[in-house]
Amino acid sequence: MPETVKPSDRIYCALDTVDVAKATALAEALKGSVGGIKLGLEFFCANGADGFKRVADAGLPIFLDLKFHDIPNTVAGAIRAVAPLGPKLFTIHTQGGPEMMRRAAETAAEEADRHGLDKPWVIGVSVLTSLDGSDLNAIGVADAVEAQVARLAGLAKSSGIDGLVCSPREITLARKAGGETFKLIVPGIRPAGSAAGDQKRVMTPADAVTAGADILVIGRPITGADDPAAAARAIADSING
Ligand SMILES: O=C(O)c1cc(=O)[nH]c(=O)n1[C@@H]1O[C@H](COP(=O)(O)O)[C@@H](O)[C@H]1O
Repeated sequence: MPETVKPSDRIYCALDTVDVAKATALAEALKGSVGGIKLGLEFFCANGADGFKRVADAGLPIFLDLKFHDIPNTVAGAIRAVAPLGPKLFTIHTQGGPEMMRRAAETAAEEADRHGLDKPWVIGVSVLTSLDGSDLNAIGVADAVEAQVARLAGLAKSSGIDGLVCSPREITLARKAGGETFKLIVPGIRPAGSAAGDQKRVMTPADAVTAGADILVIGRPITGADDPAAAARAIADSING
């Protein structure tokens, strides 16, 4: 992403709700104050493609975050199912392995072509921002978070996908593993003074952009504010400053 990107364009607001009317109203209210909207498992399990279309009608790019994690054939099928919706980017889990990531990249390109749409960015989730080193140890990963993210970033790049979801703390090493054009999508963002909640590896918006984040995924600090659009603008201003 070029350096001239407007700070607000880097902000994708996560609408983690089952309520279509609320999500649609937020998407309308946030137009001009954010670069896009993220719809995830909570929203999509409740509302499916119809809900996606209603939010997309607001006109903002959509990040469809369903974190596909299955065998290559099943992930390819899921991508064929969501491709006609035209998300700007969507997620798979890098832990699905290299063959699954290669199939995901190929399928996304083929389907975009077939539907006459721009090819979506296929983004691999690395180590969730709610996990720390002891959580990794509990699931049998002896390496530190940083080493595991670096390994998964390298694997994502060599498997031909477009970028990675990582915590702000791993931006520098993911950039090194993936290179300049690799998209870094970064949740775990907390403006100074906001509650971390369940996020364990967090950073401020300005520090994350300085470190090299392409897109900041921000949910509760915007959606929980009395005036979400004003909260988003304050975050964009803090990046500018
Ligand atoms: O893929 C994601 O977007 C994601 C990956 C990750 O490691 N951590 C993470 O928090 N997310 C998402 O980022 C959003 C963060 O929301 P807040 O914690 O409310 O800002 C949620 O929608 C999460 O699903």
